[in-house]
Amino acid sequence: MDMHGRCYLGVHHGTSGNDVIRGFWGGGSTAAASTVKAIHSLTGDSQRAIDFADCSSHELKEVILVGWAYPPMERMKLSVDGCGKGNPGVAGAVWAVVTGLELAWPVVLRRLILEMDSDNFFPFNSHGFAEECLVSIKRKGKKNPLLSRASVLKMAVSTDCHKAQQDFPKVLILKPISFIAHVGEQHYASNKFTFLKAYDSSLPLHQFLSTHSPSIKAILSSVGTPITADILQLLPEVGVVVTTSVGLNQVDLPECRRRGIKVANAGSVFSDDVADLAVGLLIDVLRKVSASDGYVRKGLWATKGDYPLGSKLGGKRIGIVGLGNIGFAVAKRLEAFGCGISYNSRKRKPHVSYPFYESVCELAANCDVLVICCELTDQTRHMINKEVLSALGKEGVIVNIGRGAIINEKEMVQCLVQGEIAGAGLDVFENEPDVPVELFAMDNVVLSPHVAVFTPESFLDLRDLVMGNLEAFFSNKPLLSEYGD
Ligand SMILES: O=CC(=O)O
Repeated sequence: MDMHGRCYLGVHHGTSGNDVIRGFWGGGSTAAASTVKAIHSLTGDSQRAIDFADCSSHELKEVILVGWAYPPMERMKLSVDGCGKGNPGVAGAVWAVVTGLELAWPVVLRRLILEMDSDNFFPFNSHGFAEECLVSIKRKGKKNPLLSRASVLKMAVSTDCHKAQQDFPKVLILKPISFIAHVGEQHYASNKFTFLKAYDSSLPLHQFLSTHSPSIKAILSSVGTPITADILQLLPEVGVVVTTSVGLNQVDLPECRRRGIKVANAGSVFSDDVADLAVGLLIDVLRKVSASDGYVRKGLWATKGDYPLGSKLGGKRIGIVGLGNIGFAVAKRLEAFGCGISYNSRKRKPHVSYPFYESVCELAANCDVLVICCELTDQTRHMINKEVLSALGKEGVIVNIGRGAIINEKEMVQCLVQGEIAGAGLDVFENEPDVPVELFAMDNVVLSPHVAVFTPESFLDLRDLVMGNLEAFFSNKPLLSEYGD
């Protein structure tokens, strides 16, 4: 394997048994064995079949076959995506696909891209692929009608593989998870479990869960999908809830604890993105970015003259409510802008030098800006109320990238309407996607649709974390981001 994770397999042209000269293969011993088996089946010569170097599968990115004779092509490049660590058989699967052999063990291929330089017919057939595997054949060179019809194939796995996949323990998904759609479902595959989508079934949820409960060992959930005691009660085999969110207010944590169910969240995957947006919202409110943008676009600059000036960020006293990963990331950024930081948290952080306030009201009274970064719990629900906002004062600004219900929204709207605080930057709301209409007309309020965590980059990290957590659970290893750690 070379430094780019490319793996080369060289074979002579010809279909007889003596032509395979040497191979390097990645994918662990199962894959290597499968490769040998595949070549043996083709060539009938196990002695001379292959001399392989076994590489660690997680580094394998590409397999390049040169000079393979059947199908007759000069050069074919296979890009293998999703050979996660401990995903044996992937390379073997690729091989088996190429040779048209069936596999007798469970294989999960996430994506296989075949790029062919040859004009020759590629006798693709429908066995040898994992069910979820998307295959795209990109052909370089001249057009070949026999290839074009197979540009994207969804293929069925060999009977044995399919059966083995059906026997995998299941990870339940109750509602579609938007970030999976963003990253692409083909990136979510494992040889340790399969996903079971309740929303694809026509059965009523209760019936669906009862039917599948013996095989459901894990739940994957997102922000808008409550994992309640009622649901958990129907699923006695569940040992883990993995969420794609940082916040866990949608999960009945006490019930999970009672049942010994582990919970993993999105850890710190999103911290930087959320912190960036918090700062963005604050700058927007203070400097009136969105408001003055609207002013310019409406042509009012020319007709009405200059827009009222905004206020300086540097020197502002920032109160962080909840100094976890996200709170820290916000504090670090705002320190760099020359702001003073103080905070409120469940407990004083022993190694933190920022001033600590035991009550949010006290914090608000000593700040120009409150940034809400804490979790939504029974204790924090409506913690930011009229009293806190009045303490923040007429020049005060509030930014919320935590959860809408941490603020008493009605009281906040009232304070904004009556000019009791100066402005707000809000990414989250109490009843999403409903937003109080009064806010729409306010130039001193900046709104975003609960997107602080979402960037394509953080989705990829999240994919790795989610799959890592599930793989860890099914391998009896510690979770990567267990809540409460
Ligand atoms: O709001 C999003 C999250 O908690 O991840």
